[in-house]
Amino acid sequence: MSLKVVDNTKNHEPAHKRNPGYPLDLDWVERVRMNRSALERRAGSIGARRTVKKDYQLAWLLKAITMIDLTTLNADDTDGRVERLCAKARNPIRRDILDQLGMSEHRVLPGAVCVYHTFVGTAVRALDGTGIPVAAVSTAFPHGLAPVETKIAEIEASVKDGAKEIDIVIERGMVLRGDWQALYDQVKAFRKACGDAHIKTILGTGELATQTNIAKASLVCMLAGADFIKTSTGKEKVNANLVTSLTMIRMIRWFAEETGIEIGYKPAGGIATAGDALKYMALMKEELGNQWLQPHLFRFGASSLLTDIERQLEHGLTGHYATDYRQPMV
Ligand SMILES: O=C[C@H](O)COP(=O)(O)O
Repeated sequence: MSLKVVDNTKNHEPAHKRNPGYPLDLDWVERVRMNRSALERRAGSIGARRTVKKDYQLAWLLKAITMIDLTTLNADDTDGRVERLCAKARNPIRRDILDQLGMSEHRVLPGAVCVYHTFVGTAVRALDGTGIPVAAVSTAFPHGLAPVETKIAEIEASVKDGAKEIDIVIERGMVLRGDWQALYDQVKAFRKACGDAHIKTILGTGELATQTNIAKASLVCMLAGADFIKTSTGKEKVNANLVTSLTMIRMIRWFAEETGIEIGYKPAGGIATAGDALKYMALMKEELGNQWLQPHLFRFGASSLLTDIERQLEHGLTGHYATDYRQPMV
């Protein structure tokens, strides 16, 4: 079995044209409409029609690992927990499993480690030499409600501490009011504060009321310079799902058709099983093509997905599951 495609030690910084940002085109925003029942029908067909079998499934699961933002975002996080998460990021798969997959020569690494600002420095030190970027959630995560100056200062502090990716949250109220100018201005200011660090814009989709709102917010964030659009903080009542994902990735496709710029997609919150991961990957492949199944264009925001993937890899190889203690997370 050839699983070379998943070696991501060299592709954290692929040649990829970054979104330069565009003027706010309110006519375009007004033209955006989504039909929820059509989206639901299409989402229902993902995974039902297609399953990835055997060796391919193992390859896809390894590939999924390279696209995980390995996350801890708990109020009781500590330096110790972040260090353990980073140790897991250095070796996401047990050596014996990698050996059996014939992957001993390849280092399979996650897309990033994602933490609160407080732990950026700890994570940067713990990941030193790996090339794994640290992502910081920012701008008054998870609600996004703080003075804009405070939010910009937070981004600047995380960048100064070494974060290479900043996951900002938008103010949901701006979307609910249809105040696209305010949303655009704020995201544009956040992008400027990020500098070379990549910006992921979290929409909080479970709080945006309609698929059309989600689609319009996606577009405004992309026009303002987002490198990624991300569904959720993981703290809303409704987090990532396939219907919302369809809405957002169709806006990514439309944006790419109009501008030639490829924006990344990050579903987050509640994605916990290997089966979930395969469905999202099938969706990306079918809607946007294989080139989007790379860490610079697709990430899972997930705290427990890796544990299940490791279990399923072992099951795929041996026919049985490991006991929990063999795959500790943090
Ligand atoms: O951005 C990442 C999410 O907060 C992770 O959510 P999760 O703990 O449900 O996987």
